[in-house]
Amino acid sequence: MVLNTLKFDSVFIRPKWKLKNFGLHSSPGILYNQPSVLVGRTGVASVTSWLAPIIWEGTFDATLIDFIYKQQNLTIATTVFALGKYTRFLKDFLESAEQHYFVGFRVHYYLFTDLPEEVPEVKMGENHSLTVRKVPSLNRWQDISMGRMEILEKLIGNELANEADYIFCLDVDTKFYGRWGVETLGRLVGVIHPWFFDALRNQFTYERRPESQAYIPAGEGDYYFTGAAFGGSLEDVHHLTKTCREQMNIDAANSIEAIWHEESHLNKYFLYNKPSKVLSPEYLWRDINAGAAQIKIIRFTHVSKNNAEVRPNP
Ligand SMILES: CC(=O)N[C@H]1[C@@H](OP(=O)(O)OP(=O)(O)OC[C@H]2O[C@@H](n3ccc(=O)[nH]c3=O)[C@H](O)[C@@H]2O)O[C@H](CO)[C@H](O)[C@@H]1O
Ligand SMILES: [Mn+2]
Repeated sequence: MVLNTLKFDSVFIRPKWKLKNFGLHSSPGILYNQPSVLVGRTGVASVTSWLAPIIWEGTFDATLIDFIYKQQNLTIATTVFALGKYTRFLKDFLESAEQHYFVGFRVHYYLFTDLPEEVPEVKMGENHSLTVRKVPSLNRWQDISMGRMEILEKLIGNELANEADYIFCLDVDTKFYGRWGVETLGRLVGVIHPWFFDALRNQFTYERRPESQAYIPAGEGDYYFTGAAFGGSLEDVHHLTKTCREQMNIDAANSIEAIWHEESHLNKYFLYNKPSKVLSPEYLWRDINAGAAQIKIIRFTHVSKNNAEVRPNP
């Protein structure tokens, strides 16, 4: 009897988050370059082996997709954490986002910090807004980085249901230099780590100890994803953050911490819950001064920082 009730609840529970689906409508008179089934972006793969698009410059038409998504009246929640000395990155992060990030679309930033008084005044563009949330300070940068999963899980679960359609979760020690727009929207979106886009799977820094919940055996793996940017629908990102939080709790109870913290758990999650869209390293590059033949545009990049100076612990 009890079992039946449980089963009923878990099978028939109604989703709390509704992803709008209006289809991909265009209109007479919208002019854009003719797409081709023969000619596309060369030199890179633009689709995964499970048929998810990989987004590079040259794979989409910004005019067309902006028009299509404009009609959907979407809100993109965007989270960023700045604790301790990382508040120094906020000005560049926010100012550059206002130049390049979902310009013309509704964006709600949720900024988590232990130092609200250090949040700079940045003028928000039309339909962009910022909410600052105070969170407790932590002594280890690893705990700050990993703790994001639980805070995101709660934010989505408790607050975003009627507030947003999609969410992106971004590192703050970063800066935008080019467009990040509706081409990035999807159910579950991962971003390729800029140091591993051309590496073999056995060179990926996955967690290799079977004792950790983030363990990935040799011979498995698709890509190596960054922990500094991920997103998708509220439902999918809630499940992702909840799963990573649970797996990290099990690790903590077993006195083990995955080699790259929540990034290791994120990679395990993406291996068995394939992203529906993959963003190329244009969407999180190493440094504005670094280059690679495949990177035609740097949209979003880490900024160089002195880890020993900005982090609360080594
Ligand atoms: C090059 C490199 O080594 N990259 C790894 C390192 O990224 P990062 O060196 O990019 O980690 P990070 O120091 O940027 O920390 C991640 C984020 O946590 C927040 N934060 C962190 C510390 C702090 O005192 N205050 C604060 O607000 C902030 O939003 C920051 O952007 O660690 C990550 C988490 O394990 C991943 O494993 C990355 O692959
Ligand atoms: Mn970072």
